[in-house]
Amino acid sequence: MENPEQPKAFPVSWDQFHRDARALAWRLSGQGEWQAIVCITRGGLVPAAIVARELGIRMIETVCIASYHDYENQGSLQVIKPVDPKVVGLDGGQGAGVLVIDDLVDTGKTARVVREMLPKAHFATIYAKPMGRPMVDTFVTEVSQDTWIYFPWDMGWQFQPPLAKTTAG
Ligand SMILES: O=P(O)(O)OC[C@H]1O[C@H](OP(=O)(O)OP(=O)(O)O)[C@H](O)[C@@H]1O
Ligand SMILES: Nc1nc2[nH]cnc2c(=O)[nH]1
Ligand SMILES: [Mg+2]
Repeated sequence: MENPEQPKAFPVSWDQFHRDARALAWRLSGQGEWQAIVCITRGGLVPAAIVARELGIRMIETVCIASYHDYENQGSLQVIKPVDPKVVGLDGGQGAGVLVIDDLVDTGKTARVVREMLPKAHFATIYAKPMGRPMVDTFVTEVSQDTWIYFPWDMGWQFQPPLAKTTAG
């Protein structure tokens, strides 16, 4: 599907995603003593599993949010499940003991809504686009705003015709 506002494609393989998620864990290690991870579903589930394994965090909570109902077009943001108040209250409250994980930040709208729920939490994503970048504390790779990131769980194997066939007149 072509979207004129997102002309650049950034496909990510499982190997690359795992490496990038481990790189995020490296950047986070030593930055805090978090008691829980809150992952923003669904995209935050996979990186949260990898970061939790690396940092030895076993308390995993979700905040369930949907905003891109129609593939690349953002619609109204729906909070399907808020954060458990017990997790918000860890370490003195307001999310102080919490590490929030998502796959990416794009416009920053999703992260802004979660920041309102957990103002003292540390926000981390694997990828960041310039508009959303100020909303995250730690990320690994920045891509341009007009790039669409394709995650491995959204893709499948497909035959690629040889270049000679596609360029032949
Ligand atoms: O910075 P924003 O412009 O708000 O966009 C970023 C959010 O969009 C995607 O989630 P999506 O709503 O598509 O749901 P999903 O995680 O279930 O795929 C992505 O996983 C982020 O959570
Ligand atoms: N898969 C995917 N989901 C998004 N949600 C907001 N931006 C993106 C993106 O670049 N890729
Ligand atoms: Mg998401």
